[in-house]
Amino acid sequence: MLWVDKYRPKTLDKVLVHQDIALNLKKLVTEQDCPHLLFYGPPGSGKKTLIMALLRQMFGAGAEVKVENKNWKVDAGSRTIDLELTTLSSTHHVELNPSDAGFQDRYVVQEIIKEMAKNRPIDTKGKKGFKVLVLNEVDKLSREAQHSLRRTMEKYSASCRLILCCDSSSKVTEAVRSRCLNIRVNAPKEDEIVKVLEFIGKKEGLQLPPGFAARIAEKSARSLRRAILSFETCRVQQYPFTNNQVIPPMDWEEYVTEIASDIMKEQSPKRLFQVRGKLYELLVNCIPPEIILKRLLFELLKKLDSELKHEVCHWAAYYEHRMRLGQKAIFHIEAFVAKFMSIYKGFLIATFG
Ligand SMILES: Nc1ncnc2c1ncn2[C@@H]1O[C@H](COP(=O)(O)OP(=O)(O)OP(=O)(O)O)[C@@H](O)[C@H]1O
Repeated sequence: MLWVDKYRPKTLDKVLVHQDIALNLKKLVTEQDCPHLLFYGPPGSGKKTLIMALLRQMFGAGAEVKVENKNWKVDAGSRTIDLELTTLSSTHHVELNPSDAGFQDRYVVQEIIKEMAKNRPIDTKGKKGFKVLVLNEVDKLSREAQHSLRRTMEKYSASCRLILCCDSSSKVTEAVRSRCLNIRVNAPKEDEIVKVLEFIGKKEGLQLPPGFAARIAEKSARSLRRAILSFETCRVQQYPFTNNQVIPPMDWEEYVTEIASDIMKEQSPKRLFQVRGKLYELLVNCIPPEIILKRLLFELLKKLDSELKHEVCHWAAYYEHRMRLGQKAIFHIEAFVAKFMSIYKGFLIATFG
């Protein structure tokens, strides 16, 4: 098991960071009046960990999960749609990622909440309990799906509670946000990351040279997951650790750096075609398209004349927005690369002739 999973705190009492949030969540559960919740914060900040610990606090061992591939037949007016989604479920909750259904996400939201409301659990005292539905990546849901979500949230509020999770709450409609208790999970500070790394090091019986954990934390861009993964990679590469040991960057990041230098070296249809192949490779390895675009922009900005930075940022934002509206991310990343090439080539010709 990877350390990120092995050392994920199971209960709210055991969390090493976000202890203040954990304390408030505990109060919420004991007061028996848990509202709908929206957890938001950057990747790797600890949202999923808090949600899992909260479920355990609510339902104890009943929150043990099993993975299922579920099929739904949804009646969509004149036709029936077949949907297949992977869910994680226990007797008390179901967790899924409705945006996986693409433009049919609206039907997933409607159908599943209806099904859950039908199978309402009964608690130990014989009273009707409520079921919890955990929806991940709600910021990626279409507008229609978010509207359905709002309606179903109201309609079934007596029988189920929603726990929504996303990176950015600004992409969740106001109507959904205002019906939830919003919980911001900040990226942990570097000293908090150091604390977690030292804890893992101790559990694994490792000797850490002074400042080693701090160096990993510094390179992690405040992502706890990333810091723990880097730490484990260092352990595999070399132990005992040394003071000057290199903290390896993630493979995909190196690959994006390579793409950025390809783009800077030559701006032509042939190079664009080669870049497309590399972008495809990242996408089939499940690197999210928004992250690729962001990282690519970051790498290009490092190499760019300051005169062009503003314009390039503008176009990156433009294509990022189009990517959210569309279905095929590759088109939009490639369009950004083509736009960049044209701007950069124009600049080179104007400057050097
Ligand atoms: N409060 C915590 N205390 C100690 N370790 C933690 C805590 N929260 C998270 N971690 C560690 O950090 C890792 C990443 O956290 P988690 O998966 O919860 O992040 P996330 O915000 O849900 O990320 P993403 O949005 O990318 O899914 C976990 O696997 C766990 O090992």
